[in-house]
Amino acid sequence: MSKVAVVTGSAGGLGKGIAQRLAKDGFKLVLHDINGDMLADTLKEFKDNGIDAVAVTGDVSKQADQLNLVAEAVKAFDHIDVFINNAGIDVVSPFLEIDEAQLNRLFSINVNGVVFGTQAAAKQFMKQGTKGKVINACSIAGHEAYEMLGTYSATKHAVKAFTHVAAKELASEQITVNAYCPGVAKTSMWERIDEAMVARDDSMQPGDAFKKFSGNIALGRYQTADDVANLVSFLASDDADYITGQTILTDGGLVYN
Ligand SMILES: NC(=O)c1ccc[n+]([C@@H]2O[C@H](COP(=O)([O-])OP(=O)(O)OC[C@H]3O[C@@H](n4cnc5c(N)ncnc54)[C@H](O)[C@@H]3O)[C@@H](O)[C@H]2O)c1
Ligand SMILES: CC(=O)[C@H](C)O
Repeated sequence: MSKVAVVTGSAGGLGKGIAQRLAKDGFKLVLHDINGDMLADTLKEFKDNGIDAVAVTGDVSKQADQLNLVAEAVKAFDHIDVFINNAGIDVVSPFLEIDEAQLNRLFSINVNGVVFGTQAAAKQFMKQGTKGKVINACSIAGHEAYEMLGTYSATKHAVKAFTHVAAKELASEQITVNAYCPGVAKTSMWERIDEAMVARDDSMQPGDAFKKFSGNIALGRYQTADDVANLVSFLASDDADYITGQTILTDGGLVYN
């Protein structure tokens, strides 16, 4: 029986790359995103490439949407094996300037979204009576803290802590919970971060913030979605059955801890 993976925020960026890799690994895919149009295009692309996939539109910050996502996945494929809490957003701002609405939105997607996704997946794994894997998107910003990304960093530190505790609470059910912590990948998230950082510094040109961050990578190049998917593929595989509660850096040599 084919395994089934759910990937939130998979219409584009790292989530799409992860979904493509898991399809190559033999998984059936449940794609998910808040952006319905982009999601429809991605589903078509997957299907045109012969991948067995369905798409569910939703907002990870809404508990009901996450329950619906799992229900739709089970309706389509009968069960789930892996749930990837990938969706996340950025805010670029000195913390002194961040307002209540921005902060609430950031935490509700990056933190509440991971909690609600893990709840929905764990309840389904327990109902199935099977093992299961939850894999969360953390970041180098969950291990380090970066100016202008301080509140984003706070959400990723929260994801790290939650990954530890969810792993402890779910271990007796044979459900593992781990996280991948990417470095600097060229997705639309980094296009937005670069634009926002450059807009605040007259001495910078478009692309300079991305260059500055990626210029420190020991392996000498920025990250691709495939680099991230390589780690997630392992964490989603049976080879990772004995690994839980880990937040693993994949950053080409940027943060060492
Ligand atoms: N790009 C990087 O360098 C980098 C580095 C470290 C960690 N990350 C993390 O990896 C994850 C993916 O990042 P990315 O670079 O692909 O971002 P991205 O912005 O390129 O893509 C994120 C996707 O999530 C979707 N999304 C946003 N809010 C959503 C919501 N509320 N519900 C459902 N879907 C939603 C977006 O529509 C988009 O398709 C994020 O959690 C991010 O914090 C990215
Ligand atoms: C966006 C992100 O998490 C790092 C800082 O590149």
